Amino acid sequence: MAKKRTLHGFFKPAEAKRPKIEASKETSLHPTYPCPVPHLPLAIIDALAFAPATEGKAIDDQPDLDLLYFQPHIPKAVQKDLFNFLRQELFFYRVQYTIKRGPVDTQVYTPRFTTVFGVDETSCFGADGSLLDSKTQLPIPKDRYQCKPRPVPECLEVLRNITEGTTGETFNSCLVNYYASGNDSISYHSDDEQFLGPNPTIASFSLGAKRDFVLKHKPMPPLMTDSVKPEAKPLKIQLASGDMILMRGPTQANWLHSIPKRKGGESEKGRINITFRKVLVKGGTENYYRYNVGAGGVFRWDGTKQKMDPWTSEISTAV
Ligand SMILES: O=C(O)CCC(=O)C(=O)O
Ligand SMILES: [Fe+2]
Repeated sequence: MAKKRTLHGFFKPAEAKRPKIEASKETSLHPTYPCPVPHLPLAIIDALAFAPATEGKAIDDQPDLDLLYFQPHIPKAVQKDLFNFLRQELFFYRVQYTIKRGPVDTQVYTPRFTTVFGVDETSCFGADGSLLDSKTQLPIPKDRYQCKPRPVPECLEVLRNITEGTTGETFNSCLVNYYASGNDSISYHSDDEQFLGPNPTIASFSLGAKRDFVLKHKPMPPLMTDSVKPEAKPLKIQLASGDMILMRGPTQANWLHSIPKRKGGESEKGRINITFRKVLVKGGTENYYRYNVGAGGVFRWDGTKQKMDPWTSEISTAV
């Protein structure tokens, strides 16, 4: 039934409706993907051309800390659509693994959803998606990797190119975290593995719910006298949708960072974190796939249930 036009209807300013994003018909495909990943809709790509939305501000007023904070980097107009697109279209894992503490095996449940794409500098993907040796451009021996490296899908490749433009750095790996609620977290750690080389630069994007990002200096040598011990205060940065924090220089070698658990509030809307890194050697690729893909099942976003759900590809029963 047609809606009756009221006087109020005439004079009320038209509500600023967000134009519906038209899905792309193209997809990124690879034998290692559990399902195809649609390309980013053109409307999102167009809006991303305005990134970085703000200039980065240096946070380097503490010993050994060198951050560049873009608040935001991703333009406001596209933050929601990009968050919804990535949550809908990427596949995630809830990785479990055991660590040996002396004689006892402890089961670790990663308290967030994760996924990873890319390969270290020693290999690259050929046009047909197969892995080649970076130096010789010849197919790599079948047993070079225990894991199955996955190419970065187009939708994250767009963001990688923008990030390389903003930072003047190059990246070959992309890790994605999804924090479904305030109960999801990452504990204090530093991304200081040798496979990233000394003083690695890591670009870290936030989309969705605001979450606190906390940093503290690693313990100083106990024998350092107070007069030479530099004063380093813990830091709390509330990361909002679209923000990007570039961690560089001596930051990873000297500081720990974490996304602590939070009770209720905004965290329940879910948050995506995307980091771009440069992995130098094969061991880094193995490590990232082991801890961010693992050996368990796939999870995908269920729009009806509004949650991540275990997912299995539909096997055709047609005969
Ligand atoms: O979610 C974040 O902002 C941080 C993630 C992080 O530190 C990591 O994946 O190493
Ligand atoms: Fe980290």
